[in-house]
Amino acid sequence: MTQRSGPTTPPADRAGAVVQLRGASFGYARQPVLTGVDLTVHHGEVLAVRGANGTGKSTLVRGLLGLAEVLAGEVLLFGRPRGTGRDRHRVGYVPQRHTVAGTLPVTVRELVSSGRLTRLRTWQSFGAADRCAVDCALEGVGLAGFDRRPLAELSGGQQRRALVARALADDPELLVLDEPTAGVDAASQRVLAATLAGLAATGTTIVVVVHDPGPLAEVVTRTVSPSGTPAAPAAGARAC
Ligand SMILES: Nc1ncnc2c1ncn2[C@@H]1O[C@H](COP(=O)(O)OP(=O)(O)OP(=O)(O)O)[C@@H](O)[C@H]1O
Repeated sequence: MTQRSGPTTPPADRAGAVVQLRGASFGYARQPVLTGVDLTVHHGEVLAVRGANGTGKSTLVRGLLGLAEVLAGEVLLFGRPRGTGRDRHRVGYVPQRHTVAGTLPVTVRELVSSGRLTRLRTWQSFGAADRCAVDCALEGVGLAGFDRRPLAELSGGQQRRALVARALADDPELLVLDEPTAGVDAASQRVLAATLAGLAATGTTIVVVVHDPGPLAEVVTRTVSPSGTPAAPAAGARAC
């Protein structure tokens, strides 16, 4: 994965904060699920969000991506109010539920290639660099060789890995994953952990919702609850 810099993509904000939530409340249909969340995620951090079922882990990450309602407070991505659209290609997202994606009549390569769409004007402009990014992403989740297979013929865990590859293909600066290891076998979890470690080493900021971090614990640098407060670090995690 490449280190990103340059005039069109300033490195986060002046304080190195990629995500800043200040007194943020998130919810659905105007009903708050989380209130008063203060959380800053710095450039290069690998932040785990942990908590019991229904405590709002998915709502937190959906809120910072604009997929849950922001009912109060401030949400900044890369130092700017989220939602301007300019930073779309800088953020990769692997949602928790993948059942709809799994039924799409596409090949694995087509799904993963769609991750490059934020960078393309048209499909016709899909070029060698895009193909290379897709190959890298497939390799990163251990799905090299599966690229021509129909997505619907893959197992649930393999489909989940394909969705992770789709997010990786865009080479995002901020990668948000909602339970990427759920239903994924131990060997594939290790492959994913190694991939995320490689991304973190090149400066990618990662926010990951996990119940059981497993091998991801080695990659996580800080653990918080959905309210943004420190949570017990995962076993094996680096300094909190
Ligand atoms: N689309 C939605 N519309 C309305 N309420 C929702 C929606 N999604 C989640 N909720 C509610 O928000 C609360 C928090 O749900 P959320 O999925 O964020 O929790 P979670 O910690 O990720 O749970 P889990 O560990 O089970 O995945 C729950 O009470 C849930 O019912």
